[in-house]
Amino acid sequence: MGLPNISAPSWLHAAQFTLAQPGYPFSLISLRESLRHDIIRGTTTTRTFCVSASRSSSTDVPKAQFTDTEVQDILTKITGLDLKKVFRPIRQQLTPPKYKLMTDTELEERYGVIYLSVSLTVIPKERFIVVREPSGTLRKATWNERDRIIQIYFPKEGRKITPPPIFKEENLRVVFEQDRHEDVLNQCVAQFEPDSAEFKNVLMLTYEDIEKHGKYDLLRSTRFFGGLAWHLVNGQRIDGLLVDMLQRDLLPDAVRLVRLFNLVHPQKQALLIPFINAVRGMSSSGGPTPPFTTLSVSRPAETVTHVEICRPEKRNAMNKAFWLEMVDCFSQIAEDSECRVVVFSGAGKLFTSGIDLMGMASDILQPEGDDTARISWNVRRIIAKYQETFSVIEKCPKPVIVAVHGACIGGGVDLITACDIRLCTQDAWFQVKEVDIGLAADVGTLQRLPRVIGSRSLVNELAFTARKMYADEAKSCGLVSRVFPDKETMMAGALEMAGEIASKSPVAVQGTKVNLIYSRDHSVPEALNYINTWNMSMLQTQDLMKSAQAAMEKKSLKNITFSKL
Ligand SMILES: CC/C=C\C=C\CC(=O)SCCNC(=O)CCNC(=O)[C@H](O)C(C)(C)COP(=O)(O)OP(=O)(O)OC[C@H]1O[C@@H](n2cnc3c(N)ncnc32)[C@H](O)[C@@H]1OP(=O)(O)O
Repeated sequence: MGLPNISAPSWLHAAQFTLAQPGYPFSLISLRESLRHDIIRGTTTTRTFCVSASRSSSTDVPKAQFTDTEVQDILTKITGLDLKKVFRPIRQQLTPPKYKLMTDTELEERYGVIYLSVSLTVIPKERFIVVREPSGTLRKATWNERDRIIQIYFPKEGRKITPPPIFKEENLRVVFEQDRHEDVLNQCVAQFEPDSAEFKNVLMLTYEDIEKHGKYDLLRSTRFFGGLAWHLVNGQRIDGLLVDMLQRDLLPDAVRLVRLFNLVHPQKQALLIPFINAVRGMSSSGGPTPPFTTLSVSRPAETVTHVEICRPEKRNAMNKAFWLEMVDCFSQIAEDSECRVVVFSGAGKLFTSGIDLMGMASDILQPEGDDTARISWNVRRIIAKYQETFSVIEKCPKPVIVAVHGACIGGGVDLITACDIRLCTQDAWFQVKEVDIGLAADVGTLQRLPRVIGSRSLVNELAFTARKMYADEAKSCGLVSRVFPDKETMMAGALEMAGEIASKSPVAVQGTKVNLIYSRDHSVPEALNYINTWNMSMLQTQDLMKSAQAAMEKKSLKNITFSKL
């Protein structure tokens, strides 16, 4: 293996020096490279990098990794760039290194003598180091020995053989009181290997002190901010940082942070509801709520979720983000056991102007692919994704009440036909607009509208002519079940209805939704068979006993408390 045999005194002599300034080229990029390196090599080293998240093994939804492009992009963006901070003068003066020579006797007395072999590979992690003990036993160097030996043969600027006393916990406390967290971290990256236990410990103590005292701003616009955010996201403790961002008017960063949480904890999205509500409460704009940019989510009552499409200045046109965020949002709601009913509405002047005509261009009008087959395949995949945007409403077992005011155009009709209850204002109008823009509606209207309104003739007329249908006709044909004089009374009515539904057994209500949708798409015998199997287990709910008992005792059913589902 070509290990050079070097006698102890020479390396120990060389070891007695001190280097003064840190200058280790460390950054998010080098962290990423370090991780990438480990991943590519599939290393089985016992030292693992402290901030890497593991892929989820127990679920189908993969957890984001530190190295993922979107994660890196979020961390870079939320770090910010404060040029005054970046170019501020350094605090310490540079001093030349000091060297201290020792005699062989001094060395032997102080350290004993060991012999070692070091391979000359250029990658420190791959360097092979063997220690020969005075007894003659050969063994692999421990991590501590490795670090020291590597530092002696391949010294790094700023790194001392014996870690400076600043890293002792009692000294760190003093330095933290002086708000010198960045200095500590700078020294830490110079002193330790990024995957060493000492490195992780100092990093963790520093981040924890920042978190404890809410001093996030000390690391903002430094190479350590991304690491801090990643640490907090992994520990599921982003609330402090989130509030800090909002207090500093950094709403886009707050949105990104929650998005990051979402990526790292795809199974724990319900944990976001308090954050989302907090953000909404603090956001003066009343705009979209993190992690969304087109949706605003709130909890008007403990068991009712209100989702609002929120691009009023663009008449709630459905842009790319919307198509994706709906899926995220309704998947979260489906999993959120606190939520029993959803109310959906539009912000601003009207409900929605349908698909965003400006944003449509890229993936629908210019699909990618090398030949017709591949282009077509891609288009098929894209349409399926768009369809999912509204199918998630149907798949969510909680009833969804949609409240329409003003215009409901194109994609808007696709959306509302996937909802369970439709309400509108007197000024509402509905338009199956697709033929006007040269396409056959493909995300739900042609499939669901005929099942919503009885008359196929009317459906055909609306779809072929793209004429507007106003509130009264919508009510008479059964598209909506109630018409309100204005948006305010409609929203009050929608929330009252939601409260009424939410007060009932969620086992009964959600089972009802699932079975209504099933029976819409199947024959009566098939649907009867389905509910039979469904109720084999659901009839065993304690909700049934509670309700039956209250009815027998002539008590109001409203007073029964049903536990969450
Ligand atoms: C895979 C395919 C999936 C789904 C397909 C769905 C098909 C459809 O949805 S078809 C329907 C497409 N929509 C339309 O044709 C409606 C176009 N908009 C309008 O007719 C009007 O804007 C209005 C809705 C009647 C509202 O009029 P008004 O209140 O006077 O507002 P404007 O000044 O016209 O608009 C304000 C602002 O919003 C922008 N905007 C409106 N609609 C859209 C839209 N659909 N896409 C993109 N942008 C829209 C409009 O451009 C204005 O923006 P400024 O920047 O202020 O100019």
